[in-house]
Amino acid sequence: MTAPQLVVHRDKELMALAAAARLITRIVDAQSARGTASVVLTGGRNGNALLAALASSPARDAVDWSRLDLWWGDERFLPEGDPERNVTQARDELLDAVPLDPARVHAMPASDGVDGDNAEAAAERYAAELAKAAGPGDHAGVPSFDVLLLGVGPDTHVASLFPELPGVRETSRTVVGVRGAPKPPPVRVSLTLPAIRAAREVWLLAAGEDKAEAVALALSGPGEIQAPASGAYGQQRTLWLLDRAAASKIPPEMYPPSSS
Ligand SMILES: O=C1O[C@H](COP(=O)(O)O)[C@@H](O)[C@H](O)[C@H]1O
Repeated sequence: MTAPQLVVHRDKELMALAAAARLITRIVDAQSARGTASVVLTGGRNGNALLAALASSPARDAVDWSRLDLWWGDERFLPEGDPERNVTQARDELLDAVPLDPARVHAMPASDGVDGDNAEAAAERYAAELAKAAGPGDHAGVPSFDVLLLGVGPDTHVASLFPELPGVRETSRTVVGVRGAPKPPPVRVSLTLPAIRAAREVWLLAAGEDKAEAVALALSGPGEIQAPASGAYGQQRTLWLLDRAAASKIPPEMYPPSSS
């Protein structure tokens, strides 16, 4: 477990730009060291803002997009191409504009795919794909992702792990089907905390006043069942990327000494 490290930016626009710059550097470093890089994307407002900032950055050309594996932390279990699917939004914001290798874009299954509307079977299928990509040195049956991005919901959910629902209690499977999610749509597919914790770096994104309570709660350590975000950490680093509004309710002793 790595302790949370907090970075607070002036506002959500600056936060997205700085996070995009940070992600480009991290991908370039990983590709220099190992030839490839792997990133787990998140849906939601902050995840999409980061992708949009990345798309408009001239530094995006420093990334070798053909040697980047993309995975998803969760998906809204809807038909292929549905505008509410996280992958559809990611394609609109960035993926369609960069030369990715389609074989390395590991979207989660859609509800009109081979498993039909069986979210549990879709979760198993994605878990098998992750297991196949995992190397001998990887833990938990998933690759050691270089960066795993998570948006933090106003109720402290991350990926599609919601407070008190069964998904957040999962200790062995890497991917689960989620039913009864309080945020629409109710049926989803999500990585579990054990899969999230296999990542080298976990970056949690939260911006805006509506996230302030959630951020303060998750960082005050109530436990992952009540606050799933508090159970998300990386092997080497756990980074909370915030704007001032989202950081406004964290305990003063946790506030970083400087912010931009
Ligand atoms: O539904 C979802 O919501 C969360 C948080 O989204 P936000 O708009 O409140 O930032 C997101 O992280 C997740 O991927 C998505 O499926």
